[in-house]
Amino acid sequence: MSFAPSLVVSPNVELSPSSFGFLDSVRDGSQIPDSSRFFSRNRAANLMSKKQKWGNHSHSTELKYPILCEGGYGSVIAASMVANPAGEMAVSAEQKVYNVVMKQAALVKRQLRTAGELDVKPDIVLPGTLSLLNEAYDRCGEVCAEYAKTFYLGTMLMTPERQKAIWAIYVWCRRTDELVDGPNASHITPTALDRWEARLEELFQGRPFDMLDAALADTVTKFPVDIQPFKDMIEGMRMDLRKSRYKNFDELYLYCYYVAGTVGLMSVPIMGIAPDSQASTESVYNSALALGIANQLTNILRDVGEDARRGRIYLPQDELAQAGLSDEDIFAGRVTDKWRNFMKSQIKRARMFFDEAEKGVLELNKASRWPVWASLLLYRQILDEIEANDYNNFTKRAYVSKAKKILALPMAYARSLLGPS
Ligand SMILES: CC(C)=CCC/C(C)=C/CC/C(C)=C/CC/C(C)=C/[C@@H]1[C@@H](COP(=O)(O)OP(=O)(O)O)[C@]1(C)CC/C=C(\C)CC/C=C(\C)CCC=C(C)C
Ligand SMILES: [Mn+2]
Repeated sequence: MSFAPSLVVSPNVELSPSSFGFLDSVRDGSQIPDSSRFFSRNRAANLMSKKQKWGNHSHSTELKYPILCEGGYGSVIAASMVANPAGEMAVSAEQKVYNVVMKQAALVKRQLRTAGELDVKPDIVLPGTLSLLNEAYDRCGEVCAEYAKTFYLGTMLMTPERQKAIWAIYVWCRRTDELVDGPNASHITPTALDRWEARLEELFQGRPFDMLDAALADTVTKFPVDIQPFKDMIEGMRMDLRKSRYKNFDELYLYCYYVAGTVGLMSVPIMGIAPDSQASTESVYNSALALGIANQLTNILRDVGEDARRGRIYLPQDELAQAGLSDEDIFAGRVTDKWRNFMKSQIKRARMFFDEAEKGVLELNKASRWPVWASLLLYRQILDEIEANDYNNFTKRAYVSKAKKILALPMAYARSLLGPS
């Protein structure tokens, strides 16, 4: 069946569940009157108990991420407990994110202990549902192919089960992002996001609302995927609704985790860790998180002009001020030496996150390494293009040419042959 995927959210202002039915049944007549019949089984037992501990890890109360420091760059210790101006102790963004990473790693480790390895559970076979489920996954594949050709191509080497699962996660992420970034973004309210979250909870309980949700509902029964990163991505969209400035890198880091680091955490349980990997599960999750952060920082640096035209500045305000720059400079879009220097330091930071991510790619299952390398190499090249544009990210969009994209694929493949040492 030919199907041109589109992610246009229904013009319904108040998002009722049915307004998320874009891309679904109604368009081609394949109605699913009661999609909950896909999965009547209650998955609650499979889900992690809220009371579960983070796992047996020891870590200091201080955490590190590559951040700017006076006099240059370095891995600077960021105190996990930070006193706010009122003298109360607040948990830093990094500590919050660290807690989620540990929880995900513990979930995968627990599954590995009980199952021996990440076995894929069989499809839930109810009369007539299997073909609908396959159709749902096919749709996810079409959307992924249309919106993210490189990801899609990269999934070709994966096992069919993993491939389908990545497509289902991609589609859910894309739909979530479209809520605040798509054509109806101006109509999206916090209530609409609350409904989207309620719907997410339903699908994790085995009660998907539509066909695309059904694919994800099936995926989460087969792989040890936790709901938290999904919820956190929605939290990122809430943040986008209420905020258009970021005081410092800690705030920006949290935003980047919400909208992109979460993708890394969702993907690792699907992609799997190489059986011969000696790396700790936590370190692999850390790299996955770093790749999400690196991608999002790059996305932000590429889109400074575009975002400014929407009144948004996703750059640390304190670092702008230190560089002698103000919001007005950004709105005016002047490429000055101050701006170039500021950009150099931001690019340097993004590259540090890419370097951190590289360590973990080697530890992934062989078939999963190619798509990850491809996305890493392609996204990192955007930073080179910003430099080639002499840091004019106000009016010139940095993009990687088709020729360079094509070249990146065999390079990624060659790298993917290298596994755990
Ligand atoms: C194989 C592979 C790379 C799998 C990931 C596929 C997947 C599930 C992608 C979802 C991406 C998505 C739609 C996220 C929603 C929020 C969003 C749009 C974030 C931005 C992506 C870039 O999209 P785009 O350029 O289209 O942005 P615009 O909307 O046009 O502005 C992001 C910049 C974030 C993307 C983040 C990732 C792909 C994370 C990748 C990390 C991993 C796959 C973990 C790898 C594991 C290790 C150990 C390194
Ligand atoms: Mn976006």
